[in-house]
Amino acid sequence: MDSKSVEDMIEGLSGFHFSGFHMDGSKLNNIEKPTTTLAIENVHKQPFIIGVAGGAASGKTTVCDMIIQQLHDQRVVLVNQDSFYHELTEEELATVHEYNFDHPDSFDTEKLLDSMENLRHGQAVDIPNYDFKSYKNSVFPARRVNPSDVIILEGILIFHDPRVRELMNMKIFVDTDADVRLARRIRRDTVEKGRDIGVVLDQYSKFVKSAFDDFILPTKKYADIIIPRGGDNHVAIDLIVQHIRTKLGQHDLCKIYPNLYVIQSTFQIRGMHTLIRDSQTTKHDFVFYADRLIRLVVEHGLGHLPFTEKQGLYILVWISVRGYAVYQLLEVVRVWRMLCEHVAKGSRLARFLFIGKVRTTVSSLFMKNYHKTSQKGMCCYWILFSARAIQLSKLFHYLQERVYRNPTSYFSISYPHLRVYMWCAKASQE
Ligand SMILES: Nc1ncnc2c1ncn2[C@@H]1O[C@H](COP(=O)(O)OP(=O)(O)O)[C@@H](O)[C@H]1O
Ligand SMILES: Nc1ccn([C@@H]2O[C@H](COP(=O)(O)O)[C@@H](O)[C@H]2O)c(=O)n1
Repeated sequence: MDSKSVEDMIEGLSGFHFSGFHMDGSKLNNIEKPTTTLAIENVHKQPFIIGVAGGAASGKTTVCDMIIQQLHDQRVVLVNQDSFYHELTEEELATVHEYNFDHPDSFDTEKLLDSMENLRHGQAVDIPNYDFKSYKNSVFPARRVNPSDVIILEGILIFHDPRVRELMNMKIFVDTDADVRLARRIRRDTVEKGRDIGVVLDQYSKFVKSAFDDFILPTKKYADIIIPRGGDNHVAIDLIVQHIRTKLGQHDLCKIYPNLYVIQSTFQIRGMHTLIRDSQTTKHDFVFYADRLIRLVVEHGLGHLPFTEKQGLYILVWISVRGYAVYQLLEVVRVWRMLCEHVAKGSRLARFLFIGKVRTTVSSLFMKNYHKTSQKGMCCYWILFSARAIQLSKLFHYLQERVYRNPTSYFSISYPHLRVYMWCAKASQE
C-alpha cells in the first residue's frame, strides 16, 4: 500500500489538472444569469436551532445543560422561555396566586420572536433575566446573548406558537412522569424559590396540572425526539448530540441551498465510512465498501435528476482527500467514474480537477476553465479537496453564480462523514 497521503501529494501540486471535453467559449455570453444573487462574502451562517419542551420540572434545563456540555467545541447558547414572561401589572401582582403562569398568554411571544430574528441574522440580543421571586424581569441586568452556531430554546410552551416552532431545526420533548415532576417542583419551589409548600400545591392543582394537559402535552406531537426520563436518559442525549454534530457539518450548505439533499446517516453508512477510512482495511474490502457507498450516492442522486434528453447534466463529486492513501483515492475515482459512465449512458465524461487549497485556487480555476465546459451531455468534475465547510459553501456559491447558470435546477447530495458531495445541474438551454 502506498503510504503517502493524497493530501500531501495534492498539496505538492502546483495548480490543477484536468482532462475531458471542451465547450466552445463563444457560447458563454448566452448563458442566463442566476436568479439567486447572494454575494459570496455575504453568505451568512445560520444557527442550528433546537427547541426543548416538556412539563415544568421535567428536566428540560438539565437535558439542555448536558447537550451544551457535550457540544463544548461549538458556540451554543441557551434561551429560556421564562425570560419572556410578561411583567405583571400592580393589580396582577396584588393577586399573584390567581395568576396562571402556565398559560400561553403569560409569555411575550412577540418579543421572543424578535430576539430570535436578531440572533438568526447575526445580531447580539439582550435577554431579560426573569426573577421568580419578584415576578419581574427588570430586577437583574439583562443577559447579552451573541449569535452562535447552535441556539437552544427551552420552555414549557416553546412548541405552542407555530411561528416559534418553524424556527426550529430540531424539536425535543422531555417526557417525565407527572408524579416525578410534582416531587421535583415541590423541592425546587420551596428550596430555591422560598415558597410555601401549600402555595406550591395550590398552584399545581389550580393551574399547572390542567395547563400541562391542555397546552403542553398537545405539543408533544410536534417533537422530532421524545426523551423519556430526561437527564437520566444518557443514550438519548448521546444520540441527539451525535445528530446535532452531523447536522452542523452540513448545516451551512443546507441552509444556503434549500435544494441540497443530504443522505440520511444510518449505522450501515457510518460503518462503511469507518471501514474505508481505516488504514487496516484490506484493499479488497476497501474496493467493496467504496463501491457500495458510491452506488448509494449515485442512485440517490439519480432520483433527483431533472434530466431530459435535451438537457445536460453536471455531476460534481467532491472527495475529501484527508486520510486517504493514493491507491484508495484512485480506487474511489475509478469506481465513481465507472458508475457515472454507466448512468450517463454513453455521454462523454470526465474532468478531473485537483485542488490543494480551495480558497486560493478556486477563482482562478473556474475563471480559466469554465468556458471549456460542455453545454451538452454530461460532464463529471472530480474535485479532490481539503477544505473547511465554510470554504465549501463559498465554493458552492461560486459555482452556482459562475458555472451553473440555472440555480433552480441544480441539486446536490452529500455524505455526512465522508464529505462526498454530488452536484447536478441542468446545462444552460440553447
Ligand atoms: N434526572 C434527575 N434526577 C434528579 N433530579 C433531577 C433530574 N433532572 C432534573 N432534576 C431536578 O429537578 C428540578 C427541575 O429540573 P430542571 O432540569 O430545571 O427542569 P425544567 O427545566 O424542566 O423545569 C431541578 O431541581 C433539578 O435539579
Ligand atoms: N413567576 C413564576 C413564573 C413561572 N412559574 C412556574 O414555572 C414553571 C415553568 O418553569 P420551568 O423552569 O419549570 O419550565 C411553570 O410551571 C410556572 O408555573 C412560577 O411558578 N412563577
